[in-house]
Amino acid sequence: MVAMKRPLAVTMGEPAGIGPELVLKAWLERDRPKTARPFYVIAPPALLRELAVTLGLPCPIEVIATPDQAASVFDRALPVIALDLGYVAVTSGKPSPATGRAVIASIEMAVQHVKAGLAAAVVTNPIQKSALYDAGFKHPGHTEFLAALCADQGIEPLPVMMLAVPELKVVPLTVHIPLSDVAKTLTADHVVAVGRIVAAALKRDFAIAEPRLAIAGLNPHAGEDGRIGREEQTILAPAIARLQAEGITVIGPLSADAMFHAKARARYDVALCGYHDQALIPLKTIDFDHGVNVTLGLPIIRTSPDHGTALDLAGQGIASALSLIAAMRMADDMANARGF
Ligand SMILES: NC(=O)C1=CN([C@@H]2O[C@H](COP(=O)(O)OP(=O)(O)OC[C@H]3O[C@@H](n4cnc5c(N)ncnc54)[C@H](O)[C@@H]3O)[C@@H](O)[C@H]2O)C=CC1
Ligand SMILES: NCC(=O)COP(=O)(O)O
Repeated sequence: MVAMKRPLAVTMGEPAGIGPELVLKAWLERDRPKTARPFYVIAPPALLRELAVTLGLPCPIEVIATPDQAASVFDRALPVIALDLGYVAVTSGKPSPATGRAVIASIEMAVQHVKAGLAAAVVTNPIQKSALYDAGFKHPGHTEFLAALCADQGIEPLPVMMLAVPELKVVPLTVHIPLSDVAKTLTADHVVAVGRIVAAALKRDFAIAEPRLAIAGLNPHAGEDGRIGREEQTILAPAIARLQAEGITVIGPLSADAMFHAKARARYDVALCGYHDQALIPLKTIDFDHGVNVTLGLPIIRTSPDHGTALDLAGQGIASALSLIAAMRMADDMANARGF
């Protein structure tokens, strides 16, 4: 007997954003070659039903009680695990802290399902971070929240954000902090810890036997021998030496402005960058539509589209589901690599 693959647990994300629409569209694409394994959404069913009608998307919704029911429903309807939290009216494009509790509960339940072996991976829809902060959410984003949910005996794993398109993988070494805090936040210990996690994950989940890491300089011209900033000499070069001493292939610090064109990218498998935009600008410029955000370093698999809530497009039916579908495919590949 062939064992049934575990489904993907998809979170609702910001209900006033494009996430719910993208899930409906991803389900409608389910028969395309290599569309991901069955998935279910954790959301108020009425939100999805009403949106499908408003947008004219022929996506029936069927409520399931447990993740194992997703596979038998998936061919005929989008399986939904209902959030029993009282449903607040949603206006597309207008997020409200009033829905924050449900948004958070959807993420918590998805993680519980994966930890319990009921689902293969968490695929998150974008959250409106400002609305969640107004609702009391204490984490910068999913990445850190998921690490907290995966804490074992009070110890949180170090979560590492990686964004991937077929042509490039990038890791921001600092994430949601002001640019003015970057240099004082970056340490050699952190770069080494992230480098280890990235190298291990590329081997385990991405079938790269000997991952090649490249580390971007923080300053123009990688510091110009210390004349335009010293972080390359005091933080990055020592971290590179330590990683190399552990047998990890690393080059750098490279001049960041010259490391993302096609010929330069051929020298490495992943670029570790000093700050959020140094990493994400090249990636989203090369391929905005297929970017996947994957959290490394957790005991669970989590992927997400690379974009946000796109409030300017919400409720119009014109948002692209390609990035969410790419996130589902990556979660499927990673789960296959881990044998579930
Ligand atoms: N993983 C997550 O939960 C993420 C959440 N966000 C959140 O999203 C909110 C908005 O962030 P922004 O910086 O404005 O980024 P955004 O990605 O929501 O929008 C940037 C631009 O890209 C367009 N766009 C985004 N997704 C698209 C799609 N699927 N199809 C077509 N066009 C698309 C938007 O219309 C907009 O013009 C913020 O609260 C941010 O924190 C942002 C990134 C990831
Ligand atoms: N720009 C990437 C981003 O904001 C992703 O954040 P997260 O919610 O996945 O931690």
